Formats: sequence, C-alpha cells, structure tokens
Amino acid sequence: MRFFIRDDAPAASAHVASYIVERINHFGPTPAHPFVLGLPTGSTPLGVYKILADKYKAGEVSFENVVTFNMDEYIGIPRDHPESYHTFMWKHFFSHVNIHPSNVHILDGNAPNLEAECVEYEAKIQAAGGIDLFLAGMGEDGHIAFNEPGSSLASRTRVKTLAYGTILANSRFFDDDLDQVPKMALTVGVQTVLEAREVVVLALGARKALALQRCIEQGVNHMWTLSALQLHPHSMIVCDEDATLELQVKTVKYFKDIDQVARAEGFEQILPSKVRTGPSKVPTTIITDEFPAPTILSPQPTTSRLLRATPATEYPLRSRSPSPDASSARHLLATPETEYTQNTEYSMYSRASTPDLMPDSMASRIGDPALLRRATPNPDSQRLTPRAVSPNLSAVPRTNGIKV
Ligand SMILES: N[C@@H]1[C@@H](O)[C@H](O)[C@@H](COP(=O)(O)O)O[C@@H]1O
Repeated sequence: MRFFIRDDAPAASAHVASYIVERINHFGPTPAHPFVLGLPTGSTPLGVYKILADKYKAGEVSFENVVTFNMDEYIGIPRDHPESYHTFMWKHFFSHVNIHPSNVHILDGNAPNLEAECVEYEAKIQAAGGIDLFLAGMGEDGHIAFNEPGSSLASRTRVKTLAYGTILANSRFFDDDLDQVPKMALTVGVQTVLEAREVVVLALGARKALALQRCIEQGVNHMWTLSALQLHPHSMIVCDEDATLELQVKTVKYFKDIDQVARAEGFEQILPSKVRTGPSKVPTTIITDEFPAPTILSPQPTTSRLLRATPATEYPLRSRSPSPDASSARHLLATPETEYTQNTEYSMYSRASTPDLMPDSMASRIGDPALLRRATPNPDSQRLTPRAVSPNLSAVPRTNGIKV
C-alpha cells in the first residue's frame, strides 16, 4: 500500500486529482477503449472534483472517453432529491466536465428489484472491462463505499443496512434530522473494489484519524472494511496531516521517508505498468477450490478463500519515467520484463521493470545508534545498522420487500 501524507486538505486533494489526470492521460482512452473510473460521494472528494473540473477546463484532461461507476446510492429517496448521490455527482462533477451521460453509471436506489439492480451493476462493470481506478473516501468507522463494519470482505454489490454511526454522520446533509436520513443503501462490495486495477483513497481531517490508524497500522479486519486494501496490489491512501493524529509517530515518519526516498530516486509515483491497450481480461480474483464462486444470490462460506486466492495481479508495477536528474534510479532497473510500448514517455524502460519500494525495517531508519539500540528488542541478538535517512432511527427503512 502506498501512503502519502500532505500538509492539508487542498494539497492532498491536488495530489489525488493530479494522479487521476495522469492516469487517464497515460491510458489514452478511446471510444472503443475507455478509461473506467470508480467514484465516491461525500464531502471528502469535493476538492478533487473541483480540481478535475478545473483541469478539464484548462484542457489538461478530457472525460470524453471516460466511463464512470459510482460506489453507492441511498435507497428510497427520489433520484432528484438534493441529497441523492445522483444529484451530488451531477452537481459537483459531471455537469462541469465533458462526460457523456450514457457513460455515467450510478446504482438506482428506486429500482423495482434492488437485488437484480445490484447483479446487473456488477455485470456492467465487467462489460466495461473492469474498473481501472476506484477513487474512494472513508467513513469514520473505516467503511469503504457503504461497506459497514462487519461486511464480508468478499462482498459484492448489494443492499446494505446503514450503521447508526453512518446515519448520524450523514445527518449533517439532511438538516441534522435523523428521520430524514435513508437507513439503507445500495453499495458495491469490498470485493468489487478489490477487483479494480487501482484503488485510491482520500482521507481528510481528524474525524478520519482513528479509522485511518486501524486500516494502516492494524490487520485486515471486517470491522474496518477499508483495511481490506492491504490485500490489494495497487492501493494508495492519501491523507492530510490532521488525519494522521492517531498514527504512531514512527508510522508517519516511515511513510514520509518512503515518499522522500522515492522522490529523491526519481520515482514520484508508481503506476501499474501494464495499462490495457484493448479489450483484455478483466482482473478477477481466482479462487481454486471445489466450490463455485459465490454470487449475491448464492453466497458461499468464504473462510480462508481469500487466503488461498490468487489475487488479480496481472499488472506488475512500473514506475513512471524518472526526472532527468534521477540517473541514480537507473541502477534499480534490472529485471527484463514484458513489452511496454504504448507510450514513448516510458519507452526508455520498455524492457525493464522497476522494483517496488519495499518497506524496510522501521528500526533501521533510526540514525542514532544508541537510540536504535534502545528501541530494539533483544538488541544483542539483532544486527543493528542505522541508516542516515532524515528525513433517531425510528423510520422504517424502505426495502422494496427485500429481507436484508
Ligand atoms: N457512502 C459514503 C462513503 O463513500 C464516503 O466515503 C463516506 C465519507 O463521507 P465524508 O467524505 O463526507 O466524510 O460517506 C458515505 O458513507
């Protein structure tokens, strides 16, 4: 997982927006081969949407051949309700860029058959070639999309009952009136997100600090569903300083060091190397056992399935072209690898791969030998080699007759 800490919300939003623009432009989408972008709602991505719209107006990016899939939508409020996610997306983003309405996909929370709507949504994602980049926010309880605590990490698009905390958090959009907040939603599943080729999460403010800490410093846990991104080969979290408040100082320092070292080596960002160049296989987590893959209509026990799965990693890592003064990066390029010819910007590395930036031991980043010794358990039995790196829920939910 890549983790970038920026000074404040505008800087973090700018980082994410620039990354998305770069990914779209590098992809070079065409009508036959569109870039498929997953999108969130909430207050968090507002800055990103504004910058993306500005960049579109400045001619830096086009959404002409971008297909979008939104993460979620409330059940039971009209599509044109001021707080529906349909309204949100058109108000804050789609109406400001040149996206084709037919390329926009948002779950229909008023569909006559909600489960069929969910199954169809997954099929549409597959038909579009899979999601190239899923942008996400994060709930205060660590949820991704509306995958509330306890959601299956193998979940797919489905009907979801919202947690009280989420209803409470979202009541700010409904005149602080809990009765007005929808109690149920349609949402893509954790597994739906995990199958995107890249997942980029933006976390802003102290409200998200505890969830960020759980998702970064602790293990994969269904009570903090965003933590499942630890299993994704290309996930990236970008946050502001305030969101780091619950992280250990050494964690913050560690990831800042990684960021700094990568920049010094000329690798500002690492991109999945093999962008699609035409209709291609949709990344799918391959689970080899005697059971058929679970579907929304016939769930299967998934204990340990993910552990035995072969993740969708057919897109090995490749760094973007280094800055001209980053000649020191070249020694990192060693392993012959698959062809990569689509963009000449990358051609100098067309036959080589770059290594991932492997997290090293945090202790090895402590420069002071005495401090290092003090911070190391059983120091006499470990090789200590310090490195000089500075661096009210009464409302009855509308379920359209579906039991959830
Ligand atoms: N379903 C959305 C999530 O996708 C979003 O990440 C979350 C955070 O909202 P905010 O960004 O306003 O904190 O809100 C809702 O729960």
